[in-house]
Amino acid sequence: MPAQRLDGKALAATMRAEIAARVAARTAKGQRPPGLAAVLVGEDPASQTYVRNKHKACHDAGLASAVHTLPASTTQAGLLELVARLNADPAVHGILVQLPLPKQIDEGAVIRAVAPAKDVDCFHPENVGLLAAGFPRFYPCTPHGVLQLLSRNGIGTAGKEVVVVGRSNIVGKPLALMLMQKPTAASPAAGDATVTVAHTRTADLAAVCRRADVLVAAVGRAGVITPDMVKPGAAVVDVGTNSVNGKLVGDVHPDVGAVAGWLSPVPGGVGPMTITMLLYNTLSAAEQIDG
Ligand SMILES: NC(=O)C1=CN([C@@H]2O[C@H](COP(=O)(O)OP(=O)(O)OC[C@H]3O[C@@H](n4cnc5c(N)ncnc54)[C@H](OP(=O)(O)O)[C@@H]3O)[C@@H](O)[C@H]2O)C=CC1
Ligand SMILES: Nc1nc(=O)c2c([nH]1)NC[C@@H]1CN(c3ccc(C(=O)N[C@@H](CCC(=O)O)C(=O)O)cc3)C=[N+]21
Repeated sequence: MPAQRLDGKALAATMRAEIAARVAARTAKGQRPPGLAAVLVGEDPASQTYVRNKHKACHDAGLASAVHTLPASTTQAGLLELVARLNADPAVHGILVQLPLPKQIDEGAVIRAVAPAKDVDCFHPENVGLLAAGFPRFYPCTPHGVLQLLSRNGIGTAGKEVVVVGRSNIVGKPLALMLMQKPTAASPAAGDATVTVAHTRTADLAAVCRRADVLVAAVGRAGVITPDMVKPGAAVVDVGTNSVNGKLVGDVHPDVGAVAGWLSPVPGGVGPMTITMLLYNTLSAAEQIDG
């Protein structure tokens, strides 16, 4: 039997409708709409697509959204000046500086310049620390999207072996933290897992992956997860977005669909959930700032 589809596009639509209803209730009371400011430096086509998708998703859910586009030659001082302006703007509740940034810019300095209360990516060290300590202000968007995809499809992780392949600050590391912690009210079925994090120095990646009841690939290499690495019936979540001959593909080889119990597609899996969790965080920021 082929794997059941972990349909991120469908769940994203459901959750965006829930968010839109909460936003509408706030604006009906005369409150400002939650506002997102996205900052895009340079002209990377993939980044342009993501930022455009985020902008449209905000608009559709009743959030205010502005995209600030700066040339690739922007200086660090110029970018920090824009961030400072957005930090001080009461119509802006969430700030997202699209990564990666051009090489003349110190990414860490920019991440630390965003006001923690408006850091809807949850990249600022203060927010990463709060998450790690168990007092989250925001949940990082892609890991939160993965948890929602599991939880809302009835895939519990308590007591399960979960393997995360990838240890980046954006995906693998915070995802591992969230899976090992107690479940949250927002995703009650995800958490309490026995988590293993694999990376390029993992000795026997296939053997580690085969232990997984839930396997998450956040690698960035097309097709690295092959059927021999998957326990029959396992839930497999594909975070990867790789461009191969102009086509968007994940990290999971298509043949895994014959072995896995559940599989998230690319596109239409984690990507739309990431954007949905960005809207969720922008609403949450507005609630925390404006009440
Ligand atoms: N759908 C979405 O919303 C999002 C998708 N993505 C996508 O997810 C993927 C991962 O992104 P990100 O975490 O930022 O990427 P990074 O490049 O920062 O991290 C990749 C991780 O994978 C590990 N890795 C690389 N090759 C192998 C291998 N052959 N075997 C085992 N581990 C390996 C690396 O190990 P090491 O640390 O040892 O180098 C590293 O920890 C990308 O395709 C990205 O485009 C990212 C964010 C959001
Ligand atoms: N500050 C910052 N925050 C981010 O959240 C961030 C970032 N920088 N830099 C890049 C990564 C990547 N990322 C994606 C978002 C949406 C899709 C997405 O919606 N993908 C669609 C397809 C989109 C297409 O057609 O190309 C899908 O998978 O169905 C993918 C990837 C956010 N990131």
